[in-house]
Amino acid sequence: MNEFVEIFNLGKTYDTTNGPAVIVQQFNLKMAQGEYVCVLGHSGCGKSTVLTMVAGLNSITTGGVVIANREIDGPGPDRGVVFQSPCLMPWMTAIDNVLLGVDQVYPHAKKSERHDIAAYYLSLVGLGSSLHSRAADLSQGMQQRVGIARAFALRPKMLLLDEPFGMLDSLTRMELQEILLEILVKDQVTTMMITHDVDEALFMSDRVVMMTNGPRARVGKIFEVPFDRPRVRTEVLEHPDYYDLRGDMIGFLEEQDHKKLVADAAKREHAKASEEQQMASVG
Ligand SMILES: Nc1ncnc2c1ncn2[C@@H]1O[C@H](COP(=O)(O)OP(=O)(O)OP(=O)(O)O)[C@@H](O)[C@H]1O
Repeated sequence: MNEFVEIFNLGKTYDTTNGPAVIVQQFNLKMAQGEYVCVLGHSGCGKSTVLTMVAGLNSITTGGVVIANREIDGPGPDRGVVFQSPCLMPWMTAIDNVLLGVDQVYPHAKKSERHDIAAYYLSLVGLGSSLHSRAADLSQGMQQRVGIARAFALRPKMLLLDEPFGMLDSLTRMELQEILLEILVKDQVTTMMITHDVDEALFMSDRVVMMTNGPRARVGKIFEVPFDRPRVRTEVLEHPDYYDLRGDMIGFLEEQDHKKLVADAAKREHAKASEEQQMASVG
């Protein structure tokens, strides 16, 4: 594989009131340029922790991330990030929200050129006629479109998406998935997306990275997604491998659930045994 992104031995330990908590440990992943990878795993396993470390928004405890031959050290315009909620400036218009980033990344471009970049990406996400609407007056779906346009307008080398469609109704979600794929294929942007939705992962990505349950979460399994691009939803759903892959992914998640149940039971047994031992020594 022609590696464009290398995440090596990535680890994160948070300081908590109960002492250090190792959330992610030895997370390793390589991505080719233009590849679309989805990260899936149980709630709380550490997906956002990995993504925010790659974004440079969360300090790295161990290991590192190399993008286009440069090890990252904090956030940068080479990475665009979209969260579940777009966090726009509500009193500013759609285009001014996009220009906030564009002005920073292209400070030497003419004002009209910066305007054209912002307007172009807003029109790609279907907001060509709402450039001057205040963010506060836009629906949730429209606000998320602004968030996506804002990330793309910076022309990042890598796009990091943390459940970008999580708060949207299913029709808007499907429409935005298709718009996003169209732009990504055109711009060849390397993308990492977190999702809880197995079907979304299968529709969007080239590979699906399954994380183990935390603590010490890491890459548990990687599924190759064999569907041709450009993707047509009905064709993907009718592909002979679709339901087998889907079943294997759900099987992995169920296996993690089972392991957690066993580990929790062992922990309870251990706590009970030490309590009994203490009682016996007191008695
Ligand atoms: N700043 C922090 N300090 C201490 N613990 C944290 C901090 N941020 C996250 N955690 C813990 O790290 C674990 C992983 O959190 P993270 O948000 O990365 O998981 P996730 O897989 O993205 O979850 P979800 O799918 O629910 O969004 C959780 O147990 C969380 O409580």
